[in-house]
Parts: sequence; C-alpha cells; structure tokens
Amino acid sequence: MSFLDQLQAAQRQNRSLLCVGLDPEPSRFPEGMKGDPRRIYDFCAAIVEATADLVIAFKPQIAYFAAHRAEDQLERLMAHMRAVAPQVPVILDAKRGDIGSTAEQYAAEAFERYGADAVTLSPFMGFDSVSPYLRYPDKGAFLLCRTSNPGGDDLQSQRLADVPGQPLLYEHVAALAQGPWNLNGQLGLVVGATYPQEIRRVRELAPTVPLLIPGVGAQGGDAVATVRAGWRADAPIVVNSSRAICYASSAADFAAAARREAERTRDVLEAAKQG
Ligand SMILES: O=c1ccn([C@@H]2O[C@H](COP(=O)(O)O)[C@@H](O)[C@H]2O)c(=O)[nH]1
Repeated sequence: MSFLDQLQAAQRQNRSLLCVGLDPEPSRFPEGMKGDPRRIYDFCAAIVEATADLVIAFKPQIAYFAAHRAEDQLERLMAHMRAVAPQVPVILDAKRGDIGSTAEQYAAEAFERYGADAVTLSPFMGFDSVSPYLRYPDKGAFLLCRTSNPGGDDLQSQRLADVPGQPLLYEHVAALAQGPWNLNGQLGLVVGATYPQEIRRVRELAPTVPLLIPGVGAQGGDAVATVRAGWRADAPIVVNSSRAICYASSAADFAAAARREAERTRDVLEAAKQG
C-alpha cells in the first residue's frame, strides 16, 4: 500500500487528522521514571497504547532518542507501534538532507533499520539529496517547506529572482513537490500551523500532496484555521501535537491525560472540517 493510501486509511478508520508526536524528554517524565533515559521506551509505548485509536499518524522525533543514546529504544518502539497499531503510519522526524551517497544511508536507516513509513527531509541540497528516499516505493517523504518557527522566514520567505514568477522559496518548494520532484506521488510538505496563510498558499500550489502540520498545542498554532486552510477531502493533512499531549500530566496518570488531550484535539480538528 502506498504511504498516501496508508494515511487515507488511517484517517478514515480513526476519523482523525491528529498526529501524536513522540518527543520523550526524561526530565519531564512522571515520578518513578523522571530523569531516567532507560524509561524512554516505556513512556512512549504508554502514550502510543493510549492514543492509537485517535490518530492518523505517530511522529517520533529522532533527536529525542539519539540525545539519550536511546536508538535501541526507538527501534523497539517502532516495532511496538507496528504491533499495537498496524493501521497507523509512522513518520520519522529526522529532517535529513545530504549528498546522494549519504542520503542512501539515511534512507536505509529510516526505512530499513527503523521501519518508518515516511521521513522528514530538508530540500535545501536539491533533488539528488531527496531521490534516494523515493527508491522505496511504498514510503513517503515530507519536505520542509514553511516551518513552524519564526526563523523560518529568514530563508523560506526570500524571493527567488531567477525563477519564473519570482516565487518565495517556500512557494518554489511547494511547486517542486507537487510537480517535477514528485515522481511517484511519494512527497508531502511540512508547513507550520503557526502560519495558516502560508498553509493556504501552499495548498494553492500543491493541492494534492499530504501536508504535515506541526505547531498546534505547545507552539500555539490555531487548529481551526489550520484545517480551514489546508484540509481537502482528497489530500490528507497530518496535524502534529507533541508536548501538549505527551506532557498533559506530569503525574502517574500521564497516559490517560495524553488520551484526553489527544481526543480533545482530534475533535477540534474534526469539527473544523465541517466549518
Ligand atoms: O516546522 C516544524 C517542523 C517540525 N517540527 C517538529 O514537530 C514537533 C512539534 O512539537 P510540539 O511540542 O507540538 O511543539 C517537534 O518534534 C518539532 O521538532 C516543528 O515543530 N516545526
């Protein structure tokens, strides 16, 4: 099944546009786990089990594992997600970008070592840095386009004088992902929920690619404006919230609290589709 089909199936089955982000930070774990990087798997597995029927995707951010030498726990977690939530695609947030030969290794890491269904990539080094990922026909790749952070403007909103129509850089990335770079329909785009106008513009330029939209929850992005700007019945949006869900409670009930916050966010996103 293609990555796009997987997303659409999960969206239908769980009636959800919500992606739960897994950003495990041991200093924020509840008592009994707090400060212990060996409990990263346990913490994330509990969140996954509590939310698996509420999400369109999960998104582990690799830095939160690597920083604690917890790549082995990420491998176990990926296998666990596959076992308990086989219907939910997993997007490995790695933001890789390198020359082709190195990109081949990063692609093998994401898709063969970790078994991810999709990965996030920086498009900055050009198509030959993206194409190794496209050799895995059932996998997806989300290109950073208009990121959720204020500094995204520093480069992404610069005008490209030498490109016909003089688009902004993020507009050019959107057009490439919709058109010439999207050889087999595997590409998606990352656009921040903190910039709904830019989501709308990306949707004009890239009407059929899936959008990964981080920035609701801890970053304060507007969930309703996000859905209104980006959602289309035939092109999934994947709206990520990490800290607001993972750390909804710092007590022993953290997984139940994560479920409540995930359900609340899922319902807000679903209601916005009708508005
Ligand atoms: O533009 C981007 C791209 C990626 N991210 C990642 O998403 C989550 C957001 O976490 P929250 O706790 O919901 O703020 C995190 O893993 C980022 O690395 C992003 O925020 N913006």
